[in-house]
Amino acid sequence: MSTSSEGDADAGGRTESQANSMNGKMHTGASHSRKESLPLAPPFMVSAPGKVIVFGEHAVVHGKAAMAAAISLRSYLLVTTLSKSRRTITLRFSDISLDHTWNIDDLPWAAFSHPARRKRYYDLVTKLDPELVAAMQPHVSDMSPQASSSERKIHQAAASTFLYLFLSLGSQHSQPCIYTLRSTIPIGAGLGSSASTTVCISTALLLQCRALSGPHPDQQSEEAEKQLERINRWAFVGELLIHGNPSGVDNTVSTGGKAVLFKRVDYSQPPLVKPLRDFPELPLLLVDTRQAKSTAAEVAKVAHLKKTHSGVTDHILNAIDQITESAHALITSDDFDPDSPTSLQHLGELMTVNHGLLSSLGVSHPKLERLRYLVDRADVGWTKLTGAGGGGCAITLLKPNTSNMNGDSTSSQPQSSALKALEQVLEAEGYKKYETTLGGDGVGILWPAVLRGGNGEAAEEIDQEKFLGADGREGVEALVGVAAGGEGWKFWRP
Ligand SMILES: Nc1ncnc2c1ncn2[C@@H]1O[C@H](COP(=O)(O)OP(=O)(O)O)[C@@H](O)[C@H]1O
Ligand SMILES: C[C@@](O)(CCOP(=O)(O)O)CC(=O)O
Repeated sequence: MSTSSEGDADAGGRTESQANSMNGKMHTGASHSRKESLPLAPPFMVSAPGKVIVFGEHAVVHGKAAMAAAISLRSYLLVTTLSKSRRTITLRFSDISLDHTWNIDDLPWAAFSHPARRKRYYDLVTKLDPELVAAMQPHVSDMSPQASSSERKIHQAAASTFLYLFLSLGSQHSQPCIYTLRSTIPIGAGLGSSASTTVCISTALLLQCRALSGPHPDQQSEEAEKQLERINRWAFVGELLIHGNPSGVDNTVSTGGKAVLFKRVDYSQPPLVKPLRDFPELPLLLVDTRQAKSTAAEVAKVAHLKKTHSGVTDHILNAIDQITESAHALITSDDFDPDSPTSLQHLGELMTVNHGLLSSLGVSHPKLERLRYLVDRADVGWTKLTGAGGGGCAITLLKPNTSNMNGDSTSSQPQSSALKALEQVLEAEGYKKYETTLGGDGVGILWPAVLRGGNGEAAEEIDQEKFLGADGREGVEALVGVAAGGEGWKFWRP
């Protein structure tokens, strides 16, 4: 932020007219003398991507490097403002069948606004305040009474993330709203679905409390970076509620997009993030085992191993670190060519060893091992699990001449018969292939929630009914998708 001081007034450093238009010509936050007759803020949307960890998952939790890239699968959050008289906040997270409403006045504002505990949007928040978590607990523990216990756990994790951020960044005078979330990222599959939702929530709430400026085309790179850092910090807080001990790599990639080398040695300090500007277009196959897993449980397994077999576990984590650094040196060297068999083989072998080490940490799964066996048997590439493991997804770096992995018949390069046959086997055995591209944009906003198609097509307003009515992932992508190329989405681009 380059303009206003980090005080209470226009926290985002926007001009008066920008701030007014963001809030539907109304002041929020510090100004409580709003006139009821003024128009409501128009609905707006935010969107953030999932990610793949190419090298270094788990080791990254213990201070080692990881290499990760944004994917084109994304979450989308629509924010609809209600009239001030409603005094409610509603979450409609339809992918997890969560529909919950809180009365704003019933929420534990006294705890969150206590001078000793109150956090400002610009604070470097690196941990949760246990007393605030306890104060919030009664407001999530009674939700979804009809749901199964596993479903209720998912609801409570998502709702806690929202509520902690809402209570930290908002006030009793916050605008009543409905927050409607849909995602094209499979949940709990190692592709950072939780981080992408927390980045959306953090961005929406920071926008609403005017702690963000832009994105706009003439924004200085330094200012854009500051906005992204703010979003990322609060998203990390949200991740703490879902995962317990996240490294922060997922929310960092989801916020900034592209690809990065990430390391966090000291958890009280921001991580070291090295953007990988010319991240190569790697021919990757992304396959979901459809085996549910819990990131928190897999991370806890490694922590347990580190405690009980510290010497050997440290060696494994150091070896993963060396693999990540070696892969980084390889892809950033002038000699690296993603079309060259030698370059791909070198990178692929590093992936194979990385998977073996993850497996020795106990975070693989029979379905991941079966997948690896099937890919090896078809001799089409090198495979490793991605994300927390214990199920979820694996990535395969495809050998040259196996490409056109999307099976696009219009491509000049036909898909190899070995890959086609493999895909049939995978489908028959219940695996699911995802098509995605790596290294796209990070968090973006669509304000107001109106999309203009290409070729001068008429503008389309996105309201709740349309958004909730979109048919599956494809429907969401077609309606609001960043990747579908609708005009209107804007991104902070440092
Ligand atoms: N589409 C979604 N809607 C609501 N909450 C979501 C969504 N996707 C993920 N989440 C939240 O993130 C949690 C899954 O996180 P996690 O197990 O780490 O999976 P992943 O590996 O995909 O990040 C869910 O329990 C839920 O709280
Ligand atoms: C295992 C880990 O390295 C990645 C977890 O990714 P995911 O939640 O499975 O998408 C944990 C972390 O970095 O916080």
